[in-house]
Amino acid sequence: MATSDLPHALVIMGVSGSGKSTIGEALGRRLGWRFEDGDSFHPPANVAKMSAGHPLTDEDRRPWLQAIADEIARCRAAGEHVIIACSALKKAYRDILVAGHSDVRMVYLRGSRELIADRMEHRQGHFMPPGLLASQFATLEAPAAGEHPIAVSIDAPVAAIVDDILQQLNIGQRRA
Ligand SMILES: Nc1ncnc2c1ncn2[C@@H]1O[C@H](COP(=O)(O)OP(=O)(O)OP(=O)(O)O)[C@@H](O)[C@H]1O
Ligand SMILES: O=C(O)[C@H](O)[C@@H](O)[C@H](O)[C@H](O)CO
Repeated sequence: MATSDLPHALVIMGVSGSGKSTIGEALGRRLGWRFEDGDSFHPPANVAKMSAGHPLTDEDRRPWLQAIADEIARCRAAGEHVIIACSALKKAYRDILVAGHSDVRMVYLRGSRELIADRMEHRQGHFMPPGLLASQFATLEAPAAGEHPIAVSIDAPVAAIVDDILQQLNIGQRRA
């Protein structure tokens, strides 16, 4: 696949604790693409709400999703590739990010509630309480085939998950 055929943006999506930051950073290193954590686009009030153990509403998420969509549009205009971690739990949220462009692909990190809960319990220094995982799964609408997601199992070492994503993108060989 020629570089020009590659998506401008890969959105690493999935519930809290599914590994978006970990996989996004590793994928960025392998592709030589910039990685951005969607959490840094949250208004402070959203982070405060989640830290206090309350799930966000659609209304809370709208400005955050729009800020990430704006960043994707900025990268497109600049001709840059970008990888962005964003839970993007609902189809309507992903529609905001994709904004009708076929050069934005979802990478869906799929895993069991038990595995993700265990990883969240052992994670240090993150604002997201493990108690919000149930609401994340309740909100999750897994991407349908029509969204052409790259779906990967997270029950594997990080390097193997990155290999799986690269294979599905038709970038078979390892890059530095
Ligand atoms: N493939 C993996 N194998 C083992 N541990 C992993 C793997 N992927 C991620 N982890 C660990 O699981 C925890 C959650 O990962 P991470 O913080 O990347 O998730 P996230 O989806 O970005 O979370 P959030 O949305 O809450 O920011 C971290 O402690 C991370 O080190
Ligand atoms: O839509 C949401 O509920 C939020 O985006 C969460 O998913 C958090 O941002 C993230 O998971 C915690 O880091």
